[in-house]
Amino acid sequence: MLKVIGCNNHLGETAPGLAGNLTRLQELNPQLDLEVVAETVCEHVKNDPRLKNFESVVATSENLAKVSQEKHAEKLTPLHILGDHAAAMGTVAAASASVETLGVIWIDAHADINTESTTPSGHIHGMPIAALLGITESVELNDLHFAGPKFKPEHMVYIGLRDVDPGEKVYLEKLGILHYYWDEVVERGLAACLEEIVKHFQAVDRVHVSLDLDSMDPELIPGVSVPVPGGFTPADTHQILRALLENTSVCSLDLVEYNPELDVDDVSAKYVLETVELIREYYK
Ligand SMILES: NC(=[NH2+])NCCC[C@H](N)C(=O)O
Repeated sequence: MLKVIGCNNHLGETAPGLAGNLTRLQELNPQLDLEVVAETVCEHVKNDPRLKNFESVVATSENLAKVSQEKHAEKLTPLHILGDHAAAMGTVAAASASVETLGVIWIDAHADINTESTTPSGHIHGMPIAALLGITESVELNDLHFAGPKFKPEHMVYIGLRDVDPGEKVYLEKLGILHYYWDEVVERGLAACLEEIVKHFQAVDRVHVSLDLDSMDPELIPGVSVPVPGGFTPADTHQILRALLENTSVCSLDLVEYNPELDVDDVSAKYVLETVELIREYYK
């Protein structure tokens, strides 16, 4: 069975609209059955401009990891509706703690693998993969929820990349992470790329799927804080989800970065709600 967990976290990015995500989704669908993990707001004493709102982001991610791991223990599949992508540090850590060998797919315009030395913004939502792989300078980030890396670089795939920072490109190459830029997917065809990805995941037991709404074209899905021109259509991302749900063993999912303040006629909200139902069909 699927269990939907919601978090209104925004301090990994500081775009205020993100914090209204769950409120708007519940207004549009009062039947949406959510377990809410509210964002923790702490006093910020570290004040490192390379790791903005550090204490709050770590505390929120830790809380999410605990709640998410309880669901794994109850043999439920957690689907996390999150604000900014930093909170996936918690959800992926929980999945990692609950399975033998974890694979991760990051459906996103961004690689989110910046570290303190490469971040252009100091926003931790641009760093969760670096934290999960244990390559940041911060022990708290690398050892969030439990000590050590949460999965191996060779067990990860990116699809949809359109905006990767120079320092991130170096990490992708150095770590040998399989990645598909959006243009490449267009050129080769989504189905062919998905076939390769499914094969790639034969090496793992279970898969965590993290879907950032900014993987899609902002002209179609405008409710995102870091829009990048181009990108998937909503039908494309649904095709990706179906391929994974049908051909790999998905144990956990995230839908992230929906920002109601930037949405137009609730199209992005409706996408989130429809996607929850699409996923739910597979766990009846
Ligand atoms: N999950 C996201 N929307 N990430 C955007 C990251 C943008 C940029 N690469 C940064 O590090 O700040």
